[in-house]
Amino acid sequence: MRLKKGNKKMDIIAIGRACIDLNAVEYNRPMEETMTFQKYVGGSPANIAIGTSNLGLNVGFIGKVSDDQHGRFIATYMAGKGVDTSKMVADQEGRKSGLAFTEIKSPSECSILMYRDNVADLYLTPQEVDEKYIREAEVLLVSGTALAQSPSREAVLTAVAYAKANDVKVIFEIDYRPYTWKSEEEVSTYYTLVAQKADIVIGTRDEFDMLEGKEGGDNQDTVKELFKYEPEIIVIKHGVEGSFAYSKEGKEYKANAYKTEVLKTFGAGDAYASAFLYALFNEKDVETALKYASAAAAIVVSKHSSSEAMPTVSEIEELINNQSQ
Ligand SMILES: Nc1ncnc2c1ncn2[C@@H]1O[C@H](COP(=O)(O)OP(=O)(O)O)[C@@H](O)[C@H]1O
Ligand SMILES: O=C(O)C[C@@H](O)[C@H](O)C(=O)COP(=O)(O)O
Repeated sequence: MRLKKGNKKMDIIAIGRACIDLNAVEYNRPMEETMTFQKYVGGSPANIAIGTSNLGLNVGFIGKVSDDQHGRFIATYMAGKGVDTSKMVADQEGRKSGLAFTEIKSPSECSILMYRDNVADLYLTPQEVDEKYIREAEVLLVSGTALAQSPSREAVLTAVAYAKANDVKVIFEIDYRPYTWKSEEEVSTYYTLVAQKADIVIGTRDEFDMLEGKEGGDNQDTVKELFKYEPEIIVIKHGVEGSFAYSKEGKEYKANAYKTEVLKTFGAGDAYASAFLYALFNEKDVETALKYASAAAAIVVSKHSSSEAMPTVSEIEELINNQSQ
């Protein structure tokens, strides 16, 4: 599937959370002993909006942030990165933006400590989703975490309905985060609902297992089931072991991870999705798009942040050219 850059006023509109990452400045230390954290904009769909904007796509964002210094920092930072924030709303009930503290114990042992009680992003309402805005985009990028609770859940389902009614492609980034979900059955129900309507579904093997409500699932079974519905491309990531893309017409592609000096593991998925979309918008085939995605992910895991580390096209292409897979 090729996406048409410049076909509509916007290439991509992302919907979901825009939050704050506080990344440990002192590496190789448990959180208990970490004294300094650096602030960045975070939240998977915000990272992807920034990542794709960085790569030259025309991107907008729908979401709710706190009406305070953090919310203003997020909106100003994203606008500075070229993201249209005209549909980003500030919560009027005093709810806060989510915080994600990251712990970097070792390059492979990283974790995230989320402060997300009653967060503003999960209070986006269907009334705050504008059909005219979505209609202007080639792609609606949906983050699965935004389905965790009402009214954000209904806001996202409304956005998906607007996209389907207006010939806007839906890309579902499963983005499973256990916090805020009430039960695994709910996860599976809402993930399945959106995945069946999406044109492209991207997730890790574990995330597809959550969608299917089982453990140790098999890629062939996953794609056989989802291709009965709307999806045309399904991307399944297997961490450092690489990733696979499957097309509805029966093609299968694999990309290996690129070698890099890993600082931390988070941010990989958001860089991956950004570069995958960039490539599809720039007339690359799926196999090449997987390479762009994997190279972008390798660049971000070697750097300190997710949003601020999003690579340029030339950085991605240099890595691809230097390490033929
Ligand atoms: N240690 C690593 N070194 C290089 N690339 C990596 C590493 N870990 C992940 N990647 C790349 O990032 C992609 C996404 O990583 P993965 O961990 O599967 O997703 P997520 O970050 O969404 O959990 C992988 O398919 C791979 O290309
Ligand atoms: O998504 C979040 O709320 C936290 C992110 O901002 C953080 O940078 C991160 O964990 C990204 O990781 P990824 O989803 O594995 O790319």
